Amino acid sequence: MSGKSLLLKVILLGDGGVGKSSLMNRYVTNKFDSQAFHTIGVEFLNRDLEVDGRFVTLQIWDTAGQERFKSLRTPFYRGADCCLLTFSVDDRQSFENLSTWQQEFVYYADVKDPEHFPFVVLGNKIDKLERQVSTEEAQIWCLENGNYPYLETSAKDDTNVAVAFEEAVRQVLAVEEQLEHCMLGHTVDLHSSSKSGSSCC
Ligand SMILES: Nc1nc2c(ncn2[C@@H]2O[C@H](COP(=O)(O)OP(=O)(O)OP(=O)(O)O)[C@@H](O)[C@H]2O)c(=O)[nH]1
Ligand SMILES: [Mg+2]
Repeated sequence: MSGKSLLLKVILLGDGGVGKSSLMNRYVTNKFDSQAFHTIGVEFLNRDLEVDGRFVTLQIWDTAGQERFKSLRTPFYRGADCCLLTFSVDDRQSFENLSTWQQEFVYYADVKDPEHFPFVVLGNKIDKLERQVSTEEAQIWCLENGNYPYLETSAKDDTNVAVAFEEAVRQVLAVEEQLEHCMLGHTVDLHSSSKSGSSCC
C-alpha cells in the first residue's frame, strides 16, 4: 500500500438542474438541499478517500450546466483526470445532451486521446417515480460511446453517490496503470532484438 496521497481532479458536467451540485454536496458534506440554486461558473470541494489501497484526495469541480454560463465553466476543464457526464433519469433532454457535453469537454480540456479518457456516466434522481430514460438505454449509450461505466444515483436518498466517485477514481487509476505498463513494455523493448512489443499505447 502506498502512503503517498494522489490529487485527482474530477469534473461534473451536465445540463442545468440534473443534480451535479447535489451529488457533490451529498458526497462531501452529506447534505441535500431540495431547493438548491443554480450554480454560476464553477465551485470545487475536496474529499480524501482510499480506493483499493491507494490514498486519494479527490478535488471535485462542479460546473454550471446552464448554457448562459458556458464561458465561465469551460476554462476549468483543463487538467481534469476524469469527467462525470451527468443526466437526470426524469429529463430525457438531459440524456440526449450527453454527447454535446462529452464533445465540449474534449474540446476545452484539450484531451489528446479521447478514446482512452476516463468518462463515467451518472443517471441521477432515481428516487423519482416517473422516469423518461430507462436503465437499458443509458447502458446502451455508454456501450456505444466509449464503453463507459454507468451508475444510477440519487443525491436525495444517497444512493450510489460514494460508489460513483469511487468508480471515477478507479477509472483514473486503471488508465494510469495501463500507461505504466506501456512504459515498462517500451523499456523492455529497448533491450530486446525482437520487434514485437506492447501495443497498448
Ligand atoms: N428528487 C431528487 N431531486 C434532486 C436530486 N438531485 C438534485 N435534486 C434537485 O434537483 C434540483 C437541481 O439540483 P442541482 O444540484 O442544483 O442541479 P445542478 O446540476 O447543479 O444544476 P446547475 O447548477 O444549474 O447546473 C434541486 O432542486 C435539487 O434539490 C435527486 O437525486 N433526487
Ligand atoms: Mg449546480
